[in-house]
Amino acid sequence: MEFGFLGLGIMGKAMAINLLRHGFKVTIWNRTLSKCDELVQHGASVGETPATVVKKCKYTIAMLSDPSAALSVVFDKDGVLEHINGKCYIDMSTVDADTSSKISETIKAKGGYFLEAPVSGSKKPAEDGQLIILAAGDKALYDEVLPAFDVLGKKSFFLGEVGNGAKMKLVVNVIMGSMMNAFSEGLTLAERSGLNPGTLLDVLDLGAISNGMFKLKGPTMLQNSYSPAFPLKRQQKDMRLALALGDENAVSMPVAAAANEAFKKARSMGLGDLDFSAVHETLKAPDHSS
Ligand SMILES: NC(=O)C1=CN([C@@H]2O[C@H](COP(=O)(O)OP(=O)(O)OC[C@H]3O[C@@H](n4cnc5c(N)ncnc54)[C@H](OP(=O)(O)O)[C@@H]3O)[C@@H](O)[C@H]2O)C=CC1
Ligand SMILES: O=CC(=O)O
Repeated sequence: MEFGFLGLGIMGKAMAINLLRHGFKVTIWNRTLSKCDELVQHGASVGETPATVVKKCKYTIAMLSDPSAALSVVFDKDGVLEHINGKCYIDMSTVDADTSSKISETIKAKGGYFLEAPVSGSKKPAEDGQLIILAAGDKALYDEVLPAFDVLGKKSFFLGEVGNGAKMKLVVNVIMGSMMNAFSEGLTLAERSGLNPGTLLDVLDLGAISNGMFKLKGPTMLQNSYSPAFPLKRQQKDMRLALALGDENAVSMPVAAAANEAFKKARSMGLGDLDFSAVHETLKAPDHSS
């Protein structure tokens, strides 16, 4: 099977390499062309534009930063739409349901096929083929691309109509962003009140609120080390989109709103390109208490 792949950031690069390792032919495109070089060494071909990739491949996957990037790659000059007639497009970026629906409707109107398939799981699960895939849209297309999803992920869900994948992903990430802030406050409180925060990690890990994120991020947060797996600016984008979903559905989300403010503060401190766990740094502002 041959796939096009648009977007070689942290996630896209790992996912495209996985496809190549498992024998898929992959034709890549990235806005910053130099990021294609490493994948060429793994056997990828390079397309000059999104349009040329779609023209060449029956199936094209996109893994792009945000709604504006997802729309630009489809609708702009030399974009996906130019050769979409009879072709299949799978957008795995995290976007809102409106963005995904707009892309879906336009692609279908031009004779193409569309599946949204955002993923849960970060850089390491992407490298290890252990993502959780949240697909929705064209069920026949979903069934056709399952061999690729089986390489990229440990489990795929088909969630029905376009928009449901985007919504599920945002719900998961708004919980994750809120949890990260609660965790960060707890680590800081432990430290400032004279406890060993490393011991707190051990205590948490043995109890009912033990989870993979605390386990993975706790030790690096205690070392003030925030090498980006999931960039903070992307987590804040997901909080923003999830809060908008809350607005639409009249769901009061005070915890998520407060967490979003903390991520915004972190961005204003210049931490947007670091891992989302760098929100921890917002609690380290000078202490003026007496
Ligand atoms: N990192 C993670 O842990 C996870 C991320 N996600 C989601 O996956 C998506 C990708 O995330 P990630 O790989 O971390 O992000 P990165 O910032 O590493 O990569 C973003 C990609 O989008 C491209 N891009 C940005 N703007 C445009 C544009 N206007 N036109 C064309 N291409 C553009 C970038 O190109 P260029 O190289 O030129 O900048 C790059 O290829 C996001 O939606 C994110 O929320 C989902 C699960 C986990
Ligand atoms: O979107 C991020 C993730 O870890 O999932």
